[in-house]
Amino acid sequence: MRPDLARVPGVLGEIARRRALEVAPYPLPEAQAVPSFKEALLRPGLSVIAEVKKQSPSEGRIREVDPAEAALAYARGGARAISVLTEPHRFGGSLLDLKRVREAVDLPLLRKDFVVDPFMLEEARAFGASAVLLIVALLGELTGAYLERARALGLDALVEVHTEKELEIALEAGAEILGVNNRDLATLRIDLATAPRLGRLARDRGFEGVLVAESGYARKEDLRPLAGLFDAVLIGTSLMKSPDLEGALRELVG
Ligand SMILES: O=C(O)c1ccccc1NCC(=O)[C@H](O)[C@H](O)COP(=O)(O)O
Repeated sequence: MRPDLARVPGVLGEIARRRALEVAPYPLPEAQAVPSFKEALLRPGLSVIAEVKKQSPSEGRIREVDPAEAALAYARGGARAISVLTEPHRFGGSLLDLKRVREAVDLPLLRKDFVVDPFMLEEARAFGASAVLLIVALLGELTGAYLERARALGLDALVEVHTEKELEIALEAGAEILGVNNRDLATLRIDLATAPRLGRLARDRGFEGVLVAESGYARKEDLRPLAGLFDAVLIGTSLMKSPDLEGALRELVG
């Protein structure tokens, strides 16, 4: 059950094809109980998923950081969940980062990676994630099958879309947590109008689940168009660039 990655353009396709070559199942540690990602995002107000992100294709090196210390600062700053990038080549992440963050904080964790094989879901659960990212641009019509597999493992899934067509696939697949990414993952361009536009469309189509806006948020005023429409926002780069992670998070959402 692997997606056809030859059809995926740009940086996203490059990263995903490399990831697919690296998957080689091995015995995993037993999964422990984890807090609910979905419930954390449904608490009143706009929930923040704060991301541990050391580097990225769009920014290059962002910050040399101890993932556990960053997560503790985010927890003190009011994050409701933490996203940990585990892709090693372009984001400098690892499963060890996920494990260290799991040991440091009680918050639900999102494994942020380019899931292209079901074994990556099992890994996520074994290393302490409460949720995984499923990117519709990668998984296409297999999104529903990955969603089902994730649920069977006790994982929530953040199903990520960037276009109307991807939104249709996500809704059809039965997504309960829908992420709208302002970053076009093929060109890396950010357009903050994408999340409100597709978020509204999702609600118009009857989506009653959790809505998450993703990418490009740096200032308090950027969050205003999300009020009353989105349940949560995922923020990485702008927080990571601040010398004071806790203060930056408080200032953004306080
Ligand atoms: O961040 C990138 O450059 C990137 C490039 C290619 C694929 C994915 C990429 N980012 C993943 C994300 O969606 C973000 O890490 C996340 O939404 C946080 O965004 P930001 O606050 O802009 O760091």
